[in-house]
Amino acid sequence: MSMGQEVRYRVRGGRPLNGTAFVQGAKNAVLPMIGAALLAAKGRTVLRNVPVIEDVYRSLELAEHVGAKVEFHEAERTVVIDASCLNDPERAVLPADIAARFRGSVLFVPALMHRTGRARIEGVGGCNLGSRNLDFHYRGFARLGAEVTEDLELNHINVVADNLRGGRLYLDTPSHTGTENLIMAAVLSPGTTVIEHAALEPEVLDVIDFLTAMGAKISGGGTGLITVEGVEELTAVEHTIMSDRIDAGVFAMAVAATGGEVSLVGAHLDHLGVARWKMEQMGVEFAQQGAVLHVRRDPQAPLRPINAVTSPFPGFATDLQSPLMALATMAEGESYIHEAIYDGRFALADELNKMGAKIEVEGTRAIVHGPTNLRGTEVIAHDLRTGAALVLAGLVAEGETIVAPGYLVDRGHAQFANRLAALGADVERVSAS
Ligand SMILES: CC(=O)N[C@H]1[C@@H](OP(=O)(O)OP(=O)(O)OC[C@H]2O[C@@H](n3ccc(=O)[nH]c3=O)[C@H](O)[C@@H]2O)O[C@H](CO)[C@@H](O)[C@@H]1O
Ligand SMILES: C=C(OP(=O)(O)O)C(=O)O
Repeated sequence: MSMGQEVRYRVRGGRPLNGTAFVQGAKNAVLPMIGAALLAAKGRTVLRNVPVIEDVYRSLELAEHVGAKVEFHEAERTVVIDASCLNDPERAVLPADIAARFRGSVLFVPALMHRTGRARIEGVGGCNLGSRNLDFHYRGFARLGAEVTEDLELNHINVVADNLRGGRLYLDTPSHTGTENLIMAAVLSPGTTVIEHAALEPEVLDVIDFLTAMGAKISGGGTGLITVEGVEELTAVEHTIMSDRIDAGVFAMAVAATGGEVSLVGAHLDHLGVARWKMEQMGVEFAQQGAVLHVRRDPQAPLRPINAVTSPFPGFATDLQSPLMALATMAEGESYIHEAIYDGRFALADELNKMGAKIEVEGTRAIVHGPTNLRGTEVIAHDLRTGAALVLAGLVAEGETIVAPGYLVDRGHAQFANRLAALGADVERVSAS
């Protein structure tokens, strides 16, 4: 897979979507699980249903960098990790050239603390969505006995963890990776850890299931109050990653945009939370049959406008806010979107406006005046979901839409163009030389 900025998505609008699409394994579950696999001192971890996305490549590069042996059997969507050699503090470094390319790099810190007593982070990346602190993580590690210092000159974080033990922790807001990271820091720390105001996202529960299979003692997942009893060791196990609810939501919104009827294999309505109700209010019909979610939108019926406020699960997922904004440009009337998680997640508005949308942004609130007839042009993917949303906009726009850099879409959606094309869309992922 190509890594540079030269990858672009080319979309020609006007085709309905029909058929069957497979939902990938969840990016936001596999990344913490790769970090968690490094907690096992013996044996080989086998992760199944791993999405073939750039963030997984980056995560596996980091795992190798710190001393694990890694195999990615892409055709089988299976990763095998042997972390038995991970015991060299000299290698407990997350270098900027890999770590700064994705957010999930911070999820390596607990394993490095437990296995080597050290961790140095030379930069943590992720989508550029405004301020994204990691203070809940570092404060939590410190409360468990780690020494966390910041080298302001080099912009490095150094963690020394010779004597971790259970403690009473809290999160100011129910941070998704914050919860996973504090659980992972606690599982091998002697004594009891209590985490208040923990996240409820389905991926957090999948990570808890994985750690529990490894031998961890965790209770209260999904209640907001998590208790961890430290154990002495964890064993390597096999685990199948849950399906990606954001990928499912993006495909459902693609159907909402173009009209048509699509079966999403692996999608679960329960995992969509409030996004399900918002799409229904806009005119999407859902029917769950076992592990298949049928999504239908009558191309003749107008899309209705929507009000949405992003919030932690089961609220409207912030990662679906961008595709929702693209959809709102097509709705008959005024939509209102309040981004309550991030203070800089509206870069999409200007790009959609370049395509003919009428979106006004004031701080973290946006008003989308629909309906507008979008026109294809060259637009910028400022982050992963902006990229996906612009591809969706391109599916209904007149003429050709070019979305770049494609790398950002490839960070989180596997075979995005091919899966849309299989439903009838005119989308290509092209590598310019
Ligand atoms: C790899 C991964 O799982 N990414 C997801 C995860 O990101 P991530 O786990 O980074 O998101 P958080 O839930 O931690 O962040 C939510 C908010 O809390 C703030 N905050 C967070 C931690 C901290 O120590 N201090 C702090 O102030 C952030 O700046 C942000 O404004 O959840 C987000 C919210 O559902 C999703 O958009 C991301 O796709
Ligand atoms: C914000 C996202 O990811 P990350 O936290 O990895 O930047 C996302 O998945 O939309």
